[in-house]
Amino acid sequence: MSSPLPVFAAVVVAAGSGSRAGGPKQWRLLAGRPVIRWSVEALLRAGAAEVVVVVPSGAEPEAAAALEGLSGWRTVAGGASRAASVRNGLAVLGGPGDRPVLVHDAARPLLSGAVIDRCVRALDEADGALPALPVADSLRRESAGLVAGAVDRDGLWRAQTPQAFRLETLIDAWAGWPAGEPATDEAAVVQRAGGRVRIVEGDPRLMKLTFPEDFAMAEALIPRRTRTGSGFDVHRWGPGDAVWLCGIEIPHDQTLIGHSDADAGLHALTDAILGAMGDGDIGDHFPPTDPQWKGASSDRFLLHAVERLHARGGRLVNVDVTLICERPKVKPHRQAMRERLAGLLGLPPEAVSVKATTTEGLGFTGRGEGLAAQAIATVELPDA
Ligand SMILES: Nc1ccn([C@@H]2O[C@H](COP(=O)(O)OP(=O)(O)OP(=O)(O)O)[C@@H](O)[C@H]2O)c(=O)n1
Ligand SMILES: C[C@](O)(CO)[C@H](O)COP(=O)(O)O
Repeated sequence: MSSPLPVFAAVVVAAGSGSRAGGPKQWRLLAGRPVIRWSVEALLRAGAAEVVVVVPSGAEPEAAAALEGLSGWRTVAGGASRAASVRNGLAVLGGPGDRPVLVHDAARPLLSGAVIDRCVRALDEADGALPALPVADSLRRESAGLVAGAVDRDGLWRAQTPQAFRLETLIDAWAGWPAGEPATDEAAVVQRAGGRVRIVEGDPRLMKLTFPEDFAMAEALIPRRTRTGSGFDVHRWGPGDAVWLCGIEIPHDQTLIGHSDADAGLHALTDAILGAMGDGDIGDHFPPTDPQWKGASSDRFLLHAVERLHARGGRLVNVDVTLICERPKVKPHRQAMRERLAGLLGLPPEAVSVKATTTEGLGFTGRGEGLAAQAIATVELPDA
């Protein structure tokens, strides 16, 4: 087992305007969580004693909303460039001069504890640490749209963050940096000041969100676990001339009795989705004693469960509903039910199954006293 990490602090720069991404990206949701929250959580989880989050001037309320519920962080206003923002962050960091400090881009949300560990430990034998990945593609120089030559990729690395240094090393290196000269990152500044910056193994998931399409790529890189939930519901038959099943109104010589529209298919499905998330059941979210749900269309129960799933960064994979009744005949309505459910759930129809069975005249469904529905939902939830 490795020794505990020394006490370290972090500066997370999030004061950019995201011009290449089409707008500020630090507050955008990635798998249900604001981009900035991913890194701050990862740093706090790894044991950071203090995290200074550098945000655009006046954006403190956005930061407070994005980081709600976390403690151990504070904000400072950023500057006109990334370098200026880093320096503003360092200026408010406390602690002894030899304290390890990680400087990290909020735009690299998928930060693992393993990378943090490697960066901090590298300071045992270097003045700085830079996580990086070797360049895998061959490189070309271009001129006027034509290949002008090949560039030897040997010894070339793709630099990432967090970059680690001791506080005084970083402050001294910045102090010696020529005023007005643009700085790529802290590794460049410390190296120019004569420091030895160790390359440590980076992580492909630490990609920087730079362009709009990067968000979909980052979503795809998030590890997810698959969960399954089941739901079951029964409603009693009573006088009426139509019945709601799986979001479709079917003319019938009876109706299902319930506090809401009594759509047992949607109720079972709502419970299956809540069950897959471990998020209680439909009665917890919509108590039958609450008059506001009297006669309610059950679409909203289902949509509520789906919204809760999305808020956790989860996504539906497929659903399967079985209706158990002697009448009405479900088969003529199955395709319409699948399409309706697919529309409500945002799934392709092939990921939605609706089935029906009788109980051969047996039991309460067989005697025509009530209709039962059962459902299964499979979801994927972010691992971290
Ligand atoms: N004045 C700035 C500029 C950038 N950053 C931060 O530096 C990181 C890397 O910068 P980049 O990806 O270039 O972000 P933006 O500056 O927001 O994007 P763009 O260059 O497309 O405008 C981001 O976390 C960004 O918020 C910062 O804190 N202050
Ligand atoms: C610091 C950095 O993330 C290292 O790769 C990068 O240089 C910052 O982003 P930019 O796109 O170069 O502004």
